[in-house]
Amino acid sequence: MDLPESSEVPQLVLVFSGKRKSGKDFVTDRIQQRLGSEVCCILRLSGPLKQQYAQEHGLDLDQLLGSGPYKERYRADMIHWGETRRLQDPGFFCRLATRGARQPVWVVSDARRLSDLQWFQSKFPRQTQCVRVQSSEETRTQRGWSFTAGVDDAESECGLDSGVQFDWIITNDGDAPSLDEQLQPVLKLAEEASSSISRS
Ligand SMILES: Nc1ncnc2c1ncn2[C@@H]1O[C@H](COP(=O)(O)OP(=O)(O)O)[C@@H](O)[C@H]1O
Ligand SMILES: C[C@@](O)(CCOP(=O)(O)OP(=O)(O)O)CC(=O)O
Repeated sequence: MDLPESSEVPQLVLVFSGKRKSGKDFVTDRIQQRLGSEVCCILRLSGPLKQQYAQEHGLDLDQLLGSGPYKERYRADMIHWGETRRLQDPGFFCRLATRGARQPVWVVSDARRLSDLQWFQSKFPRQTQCVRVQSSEETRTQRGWSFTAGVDDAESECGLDSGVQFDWIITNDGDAPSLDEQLQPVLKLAEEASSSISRS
């Protein structure tokens, strides 16, 4: 049975995707700072993935969760391992990542595949909104990105490049209109969603 318990039903689910170093963590952290952690939780699908992968392979979870070279060393194999798991059960990591989330606003920071989006859309059709974070290759390079074959051309990075109607697109380049300005309508939606439960 994979339906969440009633206390786990969110008012708004913002599902973020974007390329490596587009700024998904930066933007989703900013949203949480604005809304507060009582109202908004950040859920990472890669969290339970890394946990299980580390356990099965005897690896250092903290380093896999960090942003250093250790994670990059294992990335291609983790992608492959995660894909095998998702093929058996497409909602596997989504269910684990959302387990126990109690806040009214869920921010999922790292959707990568259509199956990730479809899981949220089917469980929470009214609440789910898809958000894309985009940055130019130049900006991503300044942030430390460089093209890696087997990673940047794989489904993990390209699975949501087409076929998705995004509700919001946030441009996170140095010369983009300020992030706060772009996030304004999303934050408003989140504030309305969370105030609707404090009124009920
Ligand atoms: N708007 C921004 N202003 C300043 N630094 C940023 C901005 N967006 C992202 N960064 C920085 O760029 C790096 C990559 O961002 P991150 O959020 O980790 O990307 P992703 O999660 O998409 O891989 C981080 O060091 C982050 O702090
Ligand atoms: C195996 C992964 O889950 C690794 C993801 O790790 P992070 O979410 O830390 O990645 P970036 O923010 O892109 O650096 C990718 C996947 O295909 O599931």
